[in-house]
Amino acid sequence: MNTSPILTLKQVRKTYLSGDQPLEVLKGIDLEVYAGEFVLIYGKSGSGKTTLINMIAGIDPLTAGEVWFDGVNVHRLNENQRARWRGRNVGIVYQSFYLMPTLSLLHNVMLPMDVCGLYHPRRSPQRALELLRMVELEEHAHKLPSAISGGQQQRVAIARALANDPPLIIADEPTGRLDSITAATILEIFLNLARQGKTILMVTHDLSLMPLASRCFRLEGGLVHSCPVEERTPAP
Ligand SMILES: Nc1ncnc2c1ncn2[C@@H]1O[C@H](COP(=O)(O)OP(=O)(O)OP(=O)(O)O)[C@@H](O)[C@H]1O
Repeated sequence: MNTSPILTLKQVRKTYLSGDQPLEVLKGIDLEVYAGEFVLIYGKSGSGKTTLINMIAGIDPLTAGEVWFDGVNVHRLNENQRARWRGRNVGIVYQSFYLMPTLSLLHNVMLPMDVCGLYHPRRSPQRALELLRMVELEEHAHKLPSAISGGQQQRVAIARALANDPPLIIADEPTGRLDSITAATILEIFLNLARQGKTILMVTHDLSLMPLASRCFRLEGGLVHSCPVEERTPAP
């Protein structure tokens, strides 16, 4: 393992204004994640998991604190710089897939290349096909998302998240809408990506995933609590 973390959160705070009442969701999160780790963050509904990953990916502004990724102070970038940084460094997989319904699977996977100005007429379709092959969907490349199953759509979403070869993959409940067998194949893809050196940050409320992760954190009361190994072992 590298000695310095690839991702560091320093006293990250997020307060929403709910009506005229402040809602303090993150109360000073400190976290260090190393390259190639598969980190699981779990917590009850409403504990702030999505808020936390939106801070890490620079999607929403922080109230206070810092997010550092590979030497970059993410929230010091202006909006354009942050979007560009995110497009190249972070692949995001959501529970609801969010594929473009009118684009083929191949074009869905190429979308982030286009958005980031990295599209190349020969190399991009080749890479997209390679990624679809990795998730065993190459032969469906020219179909629309509506023609494939939910589990297959999630595999396309993973391929799309990898389009620009980002070092960090964030997954927000990626198996939440899938049956347990399909979920297991999706988790295996994430585990393989971590073995290949990608850093995986997965948010879930599914405690059965804990034994798979390098480290686990529980988000509760606006803070992250490290989950000891004994807590991660399922009861007999
Ligand atoms: N844009 C917003 N404005 C105001 N409040 C918000 C906003 N986004 C989230 N919240 C509130 O912040 C709290 C945390 O929400 P968040 O979506 O981060 O939780 P979560 O742990 O991801 O929940 P779930 O597991 O149900 O998706 C909730 O009380 C939510 O209502």
